[in-house]
Amino acid sequence: MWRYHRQKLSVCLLLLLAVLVLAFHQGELKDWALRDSVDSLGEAVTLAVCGAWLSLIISSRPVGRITNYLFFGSFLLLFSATLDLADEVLDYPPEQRLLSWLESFPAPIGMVLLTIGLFGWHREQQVISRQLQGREGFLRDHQLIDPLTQLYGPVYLHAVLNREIKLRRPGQTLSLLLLDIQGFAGYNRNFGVSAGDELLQRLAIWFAGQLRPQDVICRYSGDCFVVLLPDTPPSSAELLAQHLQSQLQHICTEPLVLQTVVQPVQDQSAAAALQQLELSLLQAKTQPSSRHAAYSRVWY
Ligand SMILES: Nc1nc2c(ncn2[C@@H]2O[C@H](COP(=O)(O)OP(=O)(O)OP(=O)(O)O)[C@@H](O)[C@H]2O)c(=O)[nH]1
Repeated sequence: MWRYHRQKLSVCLLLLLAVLVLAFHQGELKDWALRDSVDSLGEAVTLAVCGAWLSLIISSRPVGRITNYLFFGSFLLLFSATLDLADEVLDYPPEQRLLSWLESFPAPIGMVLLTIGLFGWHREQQVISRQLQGREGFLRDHQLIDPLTQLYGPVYLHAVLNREIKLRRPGQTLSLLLLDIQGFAGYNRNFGVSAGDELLQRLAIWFAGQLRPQDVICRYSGDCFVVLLPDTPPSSAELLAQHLQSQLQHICTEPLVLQTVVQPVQDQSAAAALQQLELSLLQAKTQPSSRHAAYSRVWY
């Protein structure tokens, strides 16, 4: 963000520097005995806080009207605080009124600008959260989000997979990785359904955290998750599957069996690709040595 504010920041800092040069030119250094160290400390802290506000605004705000209010508001406070601090070490001649005006006036103007900016920021946040709520409501209404794990569900997977297949460029790879917890029915029986729910939530968070931003993970059915991996050949998807299996023991204390199936997506519909994936899972479970299970692993 800094580069967007570079120009006005440079002008403001030059202005501040020019006023400081004028202050040192007009004023005389006070005797140490006349300096109030507590006042100086208070003013130095105020200056540091104004500087921190300004740098936070610059680093977090996009360019725009509200940002300008915040920027100039905090800069004027910083301007006054700098001259306030200079005032602690310099004595100005009594006829020199300009410097005391430059010290006094910018602060209240800065406060007003900052208040207008903060009000605008508040309104902006309200609009953003209304939009986010609307988007979340849309996703929920269309049952795209699984309420237990907060991951996308199978309807969304179908839609996004179809889109990926359509938009795929020649030679671009796309893989699906299926993660199925084995013996989950037994886990529910032994520890209770709410412990099963909690395990699914924990796994969903962990799986999602292991993926790249462009990957899409969905809860496909009860204890089965599917990950869509764009630009990923099956060999890399298999490495990810192995990584998840090897790390799972650090996440869950329960001895879990994780069945994984990796499948490259060819020029086919999403429904056909997912049907094939389900078939591969079935075959991996029933005939672990079959060709369809070539990319599947069982971890205990
Ligand atoms: N706690 C909990 N259990 C669920 C949920 N959804 C489905 N299940 C249970 O998950 C189990 C899934 O069935 P299966 O895939 O046959 O279970 P499994 O024992 O892992 O079978 P394999 O995968 O063949 O080893 C069923 O017992 C469901 O009742 C849920 O949201 N929460």
